Amino acid sequence: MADNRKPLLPVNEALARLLKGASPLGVETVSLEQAHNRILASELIAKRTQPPFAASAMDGYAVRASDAANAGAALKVIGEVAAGYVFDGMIDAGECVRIFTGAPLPEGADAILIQEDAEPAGENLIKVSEGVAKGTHVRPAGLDFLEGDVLLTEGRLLDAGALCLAASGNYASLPVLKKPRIGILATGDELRTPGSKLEPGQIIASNSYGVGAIAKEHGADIVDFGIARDDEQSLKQALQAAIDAKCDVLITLGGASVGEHDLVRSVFTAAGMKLDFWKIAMRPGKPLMFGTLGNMRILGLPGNPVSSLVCTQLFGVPLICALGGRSYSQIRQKAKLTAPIKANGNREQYARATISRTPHGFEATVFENQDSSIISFYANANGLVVRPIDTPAANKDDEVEFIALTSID
Ligand SMILES: Nc1nc2c(c(=O)[nH]1)N[C@H]1C(S)=C(S)[C@@H](COP(=O)(O)OP(=O)(O)OC[C@H]3O[C@@H](n4cnc5c(N)ncnc54)[C@H](O)[C@@H]3O)O[C@H]1N2
Ligand code: MOO
Repeated sequence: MADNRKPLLPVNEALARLLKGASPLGVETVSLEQAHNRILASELIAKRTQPPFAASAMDGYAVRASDAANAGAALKVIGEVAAGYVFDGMIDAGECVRIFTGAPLPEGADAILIQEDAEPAGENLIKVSEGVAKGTHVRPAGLDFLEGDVLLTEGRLLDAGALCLAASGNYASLPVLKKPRIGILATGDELRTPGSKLEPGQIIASNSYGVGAIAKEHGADIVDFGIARDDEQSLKQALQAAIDAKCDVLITLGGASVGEHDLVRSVFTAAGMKLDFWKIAMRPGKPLMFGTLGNMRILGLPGNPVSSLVCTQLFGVPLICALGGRSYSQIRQKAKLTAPIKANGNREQYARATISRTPHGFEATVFENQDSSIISFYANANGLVVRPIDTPAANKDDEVEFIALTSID
């Protein structure tokens, strides 16, 4: 029998051991389209100036401000210029050029008279109805950025604004950090894939979908190794498949506890895994296991669905972020309890709760039943109330800390 009475590893120590040596996995170059939501691997320097020329910000007339300062002035229209073209000539005193948004300012012009402020005054003639000052509606060259400027810094998440800026800086492809490749392996003779007709004793394997979704949300690529049976051969085969697929991390689901059918740790250790830790002072998530096999990290999550999901949030996410070069910080906020809760014993507790925003701050309603098999409570929770080891019972209106799982209305 395994020894269940050994002191359990505190959550923060387990996390520190898991993250030791976890750093970005390397760089690859991808097209702008593929770069969305990736992490920029190096500083991006503008290859051009934007706008590259002084340009009109409006549709109207390019004028010399000294000619068009006052209403009533008449100007001769000597030509036209649209975006994509250059006016081949020079504006002299008393002249103007019909111009459209984005077109380069003709030589001699120093302001734009918008067409709403000009009236026709005969053939090729306009009259100023509202005077303009020098520089009006002119975008100077380099208003946005100059060639050689730092457009984006290393480590930047390539979101919509960053991609648009990189494109404008004349980059068709970008150096990005490699995505961590996360293998997911469900284990258990009782498990069948969603959509299956179940025989007595069988259940649906659900955890891979939740764990995979969280991992993907944090920039991982997922390789699903399906379901291994609770036997040595099946587990060894799956482990080899994860090694062959060059997974950076293999996440196993289930088979982590102390029963005779919980074989993940023993089979993987026999196959060469170096066990770092097993069993932590956390509820849910006690049988969490971590080890390494060559370059591959192995995170063994407990099979209870909520344990799998909470452990992925608490351990999987920081690991994936460290390997993918993404910033990660666990934000804890305070809320008042809407009802009393029990003492939580010798494990740090991550209790599923609904958090709501009130004019006086956040309120937390902790689900009364914290059984780690209840997926529906996790799915309907938007926060985890964190309770340190041996926290006594708490009353309504007592303050607790929580981690948000989704945005809170
Ligand atoms: N004598 C003891 N028994 C247990 C202990 C203990 O300390 N002493 N720890 C309990 C705790 S805490 C947890 S958590 C569970 C975790 O056990 P395992 O990781 O070995 O998980 P399994 O036994 O394989 O599965 C538990 C439960 O979850 C279901 N399951 C498993 N995988 C999936 C999946 N992919 N999708 C959906 N559901 C899954 C499985 O059928 C079981 O019902 O151990 C306690 N026992
Ligand atoms: O610690 Mo287990 O993960 O509660 O159910």
